Amino acid sequence: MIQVRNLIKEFEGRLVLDDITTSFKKGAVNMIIGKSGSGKTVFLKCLIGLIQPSSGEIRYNGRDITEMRAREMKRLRRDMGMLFQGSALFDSKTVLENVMFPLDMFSRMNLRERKKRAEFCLERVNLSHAADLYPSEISGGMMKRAAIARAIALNPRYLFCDEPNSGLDPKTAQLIDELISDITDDFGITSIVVSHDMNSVMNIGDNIIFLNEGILEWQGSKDKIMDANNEKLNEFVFASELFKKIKAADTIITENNASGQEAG
Ligand SMILES: Nc1ncnc2c1ncn2[C@@H]1O[C@H](COP(=O)(O)OP(=O)(O)OP(=O)(O)O)[C@@H](O)[C@H]1O
Repeated sequence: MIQVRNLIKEFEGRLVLDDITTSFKKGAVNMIIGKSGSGKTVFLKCLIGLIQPSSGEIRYNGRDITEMRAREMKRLRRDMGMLFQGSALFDSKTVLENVMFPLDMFSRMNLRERKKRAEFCLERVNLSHAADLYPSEISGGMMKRAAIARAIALNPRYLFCDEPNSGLDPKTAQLIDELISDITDDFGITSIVVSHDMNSVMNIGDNIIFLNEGILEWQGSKDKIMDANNEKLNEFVFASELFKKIKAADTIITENNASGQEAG
C-alpha cells in the first residue's frame, strides 16, 4: 500500500507539487494524468525515491521513504519495476541479456535460474522469438515489451511507468497498455503509470489521479471521469479530439431522448 501525505516539492522556491495527499490502489493500474508540466514525472520520481520531497510523507506499507536508511531503500527498490520513456535497453546486450541484467545485479540465482526466469518474462510479453536479437534489430513496440520483461524480472510488487506508450503507433500503444494491465492482474502488482493519453486512461486506468499545476485536482475511476464536475479535468479530457466527438455524440443522444420523451 502506498500512501502520500501533504507532499510538497519546490525547485528554487518554485512550487511543483502542491500539498498532495492520496493513496494508490493495490493490485490495480493507477494512472497519474495531466497536461505537460503539471508535475507528473516529478511526482513519480518522488515516489521511487529519485527526488527528495521538500516536505511530506510517502509511505510504503506504513514506512516513510523519506526516513528510510540506504539499506532499507535498497530493499524497497528491489520491489520496484521501472519502465522509463525510451525503453533504456543496453544496445550492446541481446534482448535476453537485457532482461537478465537486473537478475545478474540483484538476485542470488545461478546462471541457469537467471536465464530461465528471463525466458519466462520474455514469453510473458510474447517476445521469446527475439531473445537473441539486439535492440537495434527490433521495433519500438518490441523494445517496450523487452523493457517490460526486464521490469518484471525481479518479480516486483510495484511497477512504475513513465509514458509507456509514447512514440508508438495507436495499435502498438494499445497493445502495450493491455500488457501492463494484464501483468498487473496476473502478478498482483500495483502499477503506477504516468500518461497524458486519454485513450490509455480509458483502456486501463483503474484509479486516476489528475494533476493540474502541481495540485491534485481530481481522483476517481474511469467510469466517473466523463461526468466529473471539475472544470480543469473537463478541459483536459475534452482537449482530446476523440473525446470531443464522444461528448458531441452523447449530447445528440441525450437531446434526442429528451425530445422523444416530450413528444411521447
Ligand atoms: N530538476 C528540476 N529542476 C527545476 N525544475 C524542474 C526540475 N524537474 C522538473 N522541473 C519543473 O517541474 C515542472 C513539472 O515537471 P514534470 O516533468 O513533472 O512535468 P510533467 O507533467 O511530467 O510534464 P510532461 O508531460 O511534459 O513530461 C516543470 O515546470 C519542470 O520544468
